[in-house]
Amino acid sequence: MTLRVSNLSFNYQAKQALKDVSFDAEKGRFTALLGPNGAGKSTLFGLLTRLLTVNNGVIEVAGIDLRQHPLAALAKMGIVFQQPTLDLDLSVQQNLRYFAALHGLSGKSAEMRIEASLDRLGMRERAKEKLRKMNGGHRRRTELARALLHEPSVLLLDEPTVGLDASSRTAITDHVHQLTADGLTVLWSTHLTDEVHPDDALILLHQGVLKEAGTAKDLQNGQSLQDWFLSKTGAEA
Ligand SMILES: Nc1ncnc2c1ncn2[C@@H]1O[C@H](COP(=O)(O)OP(=O)(O)OP(=O)(O)O)[C@@H](O)[C@H]1O
Repeated sequence: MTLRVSNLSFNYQAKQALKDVSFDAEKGRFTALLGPNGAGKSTLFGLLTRLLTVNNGVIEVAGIDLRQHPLAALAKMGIVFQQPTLDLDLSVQQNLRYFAALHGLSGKSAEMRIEASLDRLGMRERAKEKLRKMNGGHRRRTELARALLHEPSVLLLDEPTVGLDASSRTAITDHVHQLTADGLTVLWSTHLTDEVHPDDALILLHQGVLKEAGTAKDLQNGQSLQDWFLSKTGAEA
C-alpha cells in the first residue's frame, strides 16, 4: 500500500472537518477523492502535505509515518496544489531547474530528470517557452512535470482542473490516468464526476465522513456516476 490513511480526524476549533477517515490508495492506481464543496477534501490535502498538523489518526506514505518522519515521507510525494505556484516570467525549464535545486538536484542528473519529466508530459519541445505565454493546460502540465521531478511514489492533486477549459481538463485527466501505468499511485481530488474513469478507485467524502469506497463502476452499479453522486450527497456534481 503506498498511501494509507487511518482514523484521521481534524477540527478547526469547533468545526469538525474530518471524522475518522480511513482509506488506502493502491500502488499504480488512480484513486479519485470525490466530494462536494465543503466535504473536507482540502483539509485532507492539507494534512497529507503537512500544511495542517494531524490532530488524530495516522498517515503513512510508502510505509513511512508522516508525523514521525515528515521529510522522508514528503520526499515520496509529488504535489499539485489547487492554486498554481509557478513563476510565470521563467521558462518551463527554468521553473523545473529551480525546483530541482530545492530538492538538492543539480548538474547532469537534474537535467536528465527534467528531460524525462518533460517527456512524460509531452512538453519537451516547449521547454524554453515562458510560462506566461502558455495556456492554462500547459501551465498545469508544467506543474505536473515539476511534481514528478524527484520521482515520487505518490502523486497528490487537489482539484487540479479548476479554471481549465474542457479540452485541457480532459487532456490533463487522461495524462494523469496514464501515469499510473508506470506504478505511480495517484490521489486526485475533485467534485467533477466526469474526471473519474470506471476502473478507478473511488472514495466519496461528504461532510467530513468517508461515505463510500470501492471501484467506481461497482459503486455506481449501472447508474451514471453523477446520479449516484447526487443520490449520496444531495449535491450537483
Ligand atoms: N480555516 C477554517 N476554519 C474553519 N472552518 C473551516 C476552515 N477551512 C475549512 N473549514 C470548514 O471545514 C469544512 C471542510 O472544508 P474543506 O475546504 O476541506 O472542503 P472541500 O471539500 O475542500 O471544499 P472545497 O471544494 O469548497 O474546497 C467546511 O465545512 C469548511 O467550511
